Amino acid sequence: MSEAIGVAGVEAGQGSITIRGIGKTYRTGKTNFRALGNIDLDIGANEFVTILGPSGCGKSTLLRIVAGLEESNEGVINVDGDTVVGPGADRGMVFQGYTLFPWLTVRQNIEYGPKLKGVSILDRRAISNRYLRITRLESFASRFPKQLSGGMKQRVAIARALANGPKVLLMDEPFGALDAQTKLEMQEALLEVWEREKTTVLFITHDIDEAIFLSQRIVVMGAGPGHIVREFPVTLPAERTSDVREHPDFLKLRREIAALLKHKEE
Ligand SMILES: Nc1ncnc2c1ncn2[C@@H]1O[C@H](COP(=O)(O)OP(=O)(O)OP(=O)(O)O)[C@@H](O)[C@H]1O
Repeated sequence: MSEAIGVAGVEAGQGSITIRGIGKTYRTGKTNFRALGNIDLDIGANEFVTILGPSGCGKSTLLRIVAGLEESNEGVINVDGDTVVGPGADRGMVFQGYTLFPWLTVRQNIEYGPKLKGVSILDRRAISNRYLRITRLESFASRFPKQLSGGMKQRVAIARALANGPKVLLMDEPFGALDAQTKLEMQEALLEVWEREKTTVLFITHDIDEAIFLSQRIVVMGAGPGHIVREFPVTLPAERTSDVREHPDFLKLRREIAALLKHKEE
């Protein structure tokens, strides 16, 4: 099997997202609340883009609309030219809360999606082996979620999302509940996975350092209604080890983004 093609068939060069004129108004009783207004964003195939912004500016709403879990009132989203009309196997989600099935082992959790799709036992085993290896969970395959640490559970959640062969990984503060050290380890693990799997990643976080360390591009949103304020390309070396956190460009970008967010929250 080619390294560029995953077990589930994701090819490099797939997973571009086009967001055009997206608006979302929530109706609660007799009042309307405009959460998002006229969002335009293009994300290239295999790109890693992070959204930062103050609490309540609509980051999760936008991600859920891309996932097809929520409908927009205006605009359209395409993934590789196909209009998003609901959830689909081309888009995998990883949330902050652990959404594993507690009654299934780690391996069974990873194989769950392929099993639903009717993938044979043999192929399912190949898929789970691959993602257990990539997420370094091989020795935990027979454990149940309650026997795992928070970081391990999130690794399983990532492995489970990847096992469906998504072109796009949508991640909503996936490491938000982890301790500082585990969070750093997970960030490095995610970059390794991203480099191997060639998926497009759209990631949400409140953590500026996490955004800079992971991304090729950072999109800052503001509220009232949710809109894009500014984009920052991250011009750090592609090989990111923890040393990159001391890089002058890293520190400069952190200062710029922090100043912008502070201004937005005032
Ligand atoms: N189902 C809903 N009904 C009504 N209002 C909602 C609903 N979901 C979200 N909102 C509102 O839409 C706005 C955007 O919410 P969203 O969760 O997308 O923000 P966020 O930027 O992800 O916030 P946080 O960083 O705190 O997670 C908020 O004001 C929120 O209260």
